[in-house]
Amino acid sequence: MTQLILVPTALERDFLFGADTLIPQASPDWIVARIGPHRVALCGIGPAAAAMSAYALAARYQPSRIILVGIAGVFPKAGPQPGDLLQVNQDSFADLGYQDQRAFFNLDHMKLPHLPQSKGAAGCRFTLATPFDLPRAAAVTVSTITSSAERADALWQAFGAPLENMEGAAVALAAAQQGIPFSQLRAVSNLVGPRDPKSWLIKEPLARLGRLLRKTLP
Ligand SMILES: O=C(O)c1cccc(C(=O)CC[C@H]2O[C@@H](n3cnc4c(=O)[nH]cnc43)[C@H](O)[C@@H]2O)c1
Repeated sequence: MTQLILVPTALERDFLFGADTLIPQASPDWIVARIGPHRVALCGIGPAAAAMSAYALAARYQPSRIILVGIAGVFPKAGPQPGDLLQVNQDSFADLGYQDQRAFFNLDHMKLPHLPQSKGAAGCRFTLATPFDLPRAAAVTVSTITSSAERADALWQAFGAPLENMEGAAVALAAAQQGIPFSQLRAVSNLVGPRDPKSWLIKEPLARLGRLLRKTLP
């Protein structure tokens, strides 16, 4: 069965999958590579671009599964380290709601419907399929990369999810609306907190993740 592999950026795609997988000229439908029968597309950075891309591509191709693959940050107290590869078992929108002086409250807590016309799951937290031979970890999805120790601590206290990313819950929402199973694989590139881009591990962990994925896909 044909699966749809979504990658946020071309840089990640290049590190994940070698040149032999690339389609020479990006087609108008954003399919940029093929791995056997499976399609690889760039979904963009952040929840808006990722939800839009995932929904449109899933509606068009009706894949048997959507797999989101990319880098993510890890909260310092969580355990996993930069360079680790993880599959996400749960992802939550972590800044969709309101924040008062004490805590963050999401739309579910506010009893506000995220997508009022929804048939599938459309809350703020999603359970993902985890069929890969990788350790499992929960994630939060944000629109703004956390770049202070205080904010990192607040998110860790509120969610206790090891990973931070910018697309996971949004693709989960789109996949649920299409009734398509969804998995997410992340290579940990950095510690969540004060920005230090020079220390980020991107190329080698993604290459390892790409090899694992190519070996695992039917
Ligand atoms: O600030 C920089 O110089 C810089 C260098 C390379 C990449 C970035 C990104 O912001 C990539 C965002 C992209 O990667 C995911 N990601 C990776 N780490 C985190 C994180 O700590 N918090 C949230 N998202 C992260 C994210 O899913 C985006 O797709 C910046």
